[in-house]
Amino acid sequence: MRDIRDMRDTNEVIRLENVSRVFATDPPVYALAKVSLVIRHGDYVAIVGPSGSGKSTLLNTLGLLDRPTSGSYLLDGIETTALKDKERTWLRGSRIGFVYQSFHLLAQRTVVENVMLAEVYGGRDRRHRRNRAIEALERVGMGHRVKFLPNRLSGGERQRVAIARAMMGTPSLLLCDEPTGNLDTRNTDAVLDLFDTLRDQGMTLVVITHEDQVSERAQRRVSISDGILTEEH
Ligand SMILES: Nc1ncnc2c1ncn2[C@@H]1O[C@H](COP(=O)(O)OP(=O)(O)OP(=O)(O)O)[C@@H](O)[C@H]1O
Repeated sequence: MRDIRDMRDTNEVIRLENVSRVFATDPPVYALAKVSLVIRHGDYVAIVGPSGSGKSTLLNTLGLLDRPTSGSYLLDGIETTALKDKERTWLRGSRIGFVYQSFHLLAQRTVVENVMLAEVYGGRDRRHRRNRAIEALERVGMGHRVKFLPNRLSGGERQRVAIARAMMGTPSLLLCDEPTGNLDTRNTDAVLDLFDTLRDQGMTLVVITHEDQVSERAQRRVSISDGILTEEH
């Protein structure tokens, strides 16, 4: 008999099945309530919802920063809920690129050094790492700014550098938390154009946002309310 894992769609990057995250307060909070969601390779999904609806809890769960109280989470076909912390850390580092609202670039390091820092424990030689960082920067249209310090860049350019850093480990998934939250409309457009390009190149994108301008560009829109997910059609 075939193993059930062999029958899974290998095209799936994320499969959540009945995932709950309950905070044991009095009364308990069901931050995620039996959430099920499948995201396939190359999908571009926006997750929208009001404050307190469970977006951060979902992001932390997808990013292997938090564990579900119950349910199953497969990342690239690997069941993550029973993994040891070390295995989860390795899986996170090799499969997920994180993009945050506030860029998290080191002010004293150049653009290319910031991108190289994504692989500080990568074990590859420095020149090789630098070349790969430059390739990642070229991919996001920042190849002409490699020696700049971050404070010389616009907000949109800083976010593009942060996206290059997130892509250094050739992740299966870019997990973005309000990636345009600190950007004006013009810079937001530039980052959204980049997301379109990355998606055309086959990247899988999950973007948590409360901005319609952002969610309208995604191919799928999933809303969350009181820990319950609903796909909008
Ligand atoms: N550690 C915790 N202990 C108890 N309750 C928590 C904890 N973390 C989150 N919650 C609750 O879980 C619910 C979901 O929180 P979450 O932070 O995921 O919402 P959110 O949609 O990200 O909100 P925001 O948009 O304001 O950041 C909220 O009711 C929150 O108060």
